[in-house]
Amino acid sequence: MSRKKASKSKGGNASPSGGTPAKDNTKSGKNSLVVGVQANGVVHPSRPVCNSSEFYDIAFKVMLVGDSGVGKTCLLVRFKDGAFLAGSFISTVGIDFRNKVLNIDGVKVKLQIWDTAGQERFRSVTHAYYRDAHALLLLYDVTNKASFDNTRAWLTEIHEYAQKDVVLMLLGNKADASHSRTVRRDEGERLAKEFGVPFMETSARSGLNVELAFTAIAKELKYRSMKETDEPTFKLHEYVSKEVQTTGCCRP
Ligand SMILES: Nc1nc2c(ncn2[C@@H]2O[C@H](COP(=O)(O)OP(=O)(O)OP(=O)(O)O)[C@@H](O)[C@H]2O)c(=O)[nH]1
Repeated sequence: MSRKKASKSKGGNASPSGGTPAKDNTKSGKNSLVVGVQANGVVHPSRPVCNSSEFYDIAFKVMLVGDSGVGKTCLLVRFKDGAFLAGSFISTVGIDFRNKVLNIDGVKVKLQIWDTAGQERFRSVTHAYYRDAHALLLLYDVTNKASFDNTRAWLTEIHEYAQKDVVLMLLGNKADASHSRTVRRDEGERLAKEFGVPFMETSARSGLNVELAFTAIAKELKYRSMKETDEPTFKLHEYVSKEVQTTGCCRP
C-alpha cells in the first residue's frame, strides 16, 4: 500500500469535491487547500497532496450535521485539538473542515471532517457537500427537544442528498448537562433503532465518547474499503455497543 501525506491545515473551506477552495466565510476563518482528492473523496494513490505533513494510507470525508447550536463545531474541536470551546456561541457560516489522521490497526486513516452550518439559511450550501460524504454524524442536543425532533427532517435530507451507502451515526451531544437535559438516553436509543443506525451520547465539554464516535466511523470506513483483502470482519453496531460509555444518569 502506498502511503500519502495529510494536509497540515487546522481548518479551511473548499468546494464539495475538495479540489478548489471556496470563499473564506467560516467560523474559523482559516483557509486551506486539499489537492489530489477524487470527486468521491478517496485520495487517489498516484496523485500528490498539498500542504502535507503527516502520512496516511486512505482518506475519507465525514460530515457533521444537525440543528444550529447542537455542538457540531465543539465536537470537532474537541476531537481535533482536545479542547472545549467555552464562551459565547458563534454560529458557523457555510461550511468548514479539519483533518485528522487516525491509526486504525496499523493503517493511517485520514478523516476530512466537514463542519456544516446548522442554520436553515445555509441548507442549500451544505446540500452540495452531502454527495461526496462517506460518513455522516447526525447530532442533536440532549438539552433541546426540538433538535431531537428535527433529526427526522435531517434524515429525510440525508436520504435525499447523500450516497445510499453512507455510514450514518446518531449522536446526542451535551450529555454533561444533566441539570438541563430534556431528552432521555433511551429516547435516543429508540430513535436510532428506528433509523437503523448506531447511537451514542457525547459531550464536547467533557470529551465523553468523542474519540469513540470518530474512531468507530474510521474503523467502519477502513473495513469497507479493505474488506477484499484479509481484513477480519468489523461490525459497527457491535463495536459501538461494546465501547460506548454512559453518563450514568439520563433522567430529564
Ligand atoms: N454543556 C455543553 N455545551 C456544549 C457542548 N457542545 C457545545 N456546547 C455549547 O453549545 C453552543 C453551540 O455549540 P457549537 O459547537 O457552536 O454549535 P454548532 O452545532 O456548531 O452550531 P452552528 O454552527 O450554528 O450549526 C456553544 O455555546 C457551546 O459552548 C457540550 O458537549 N456540552
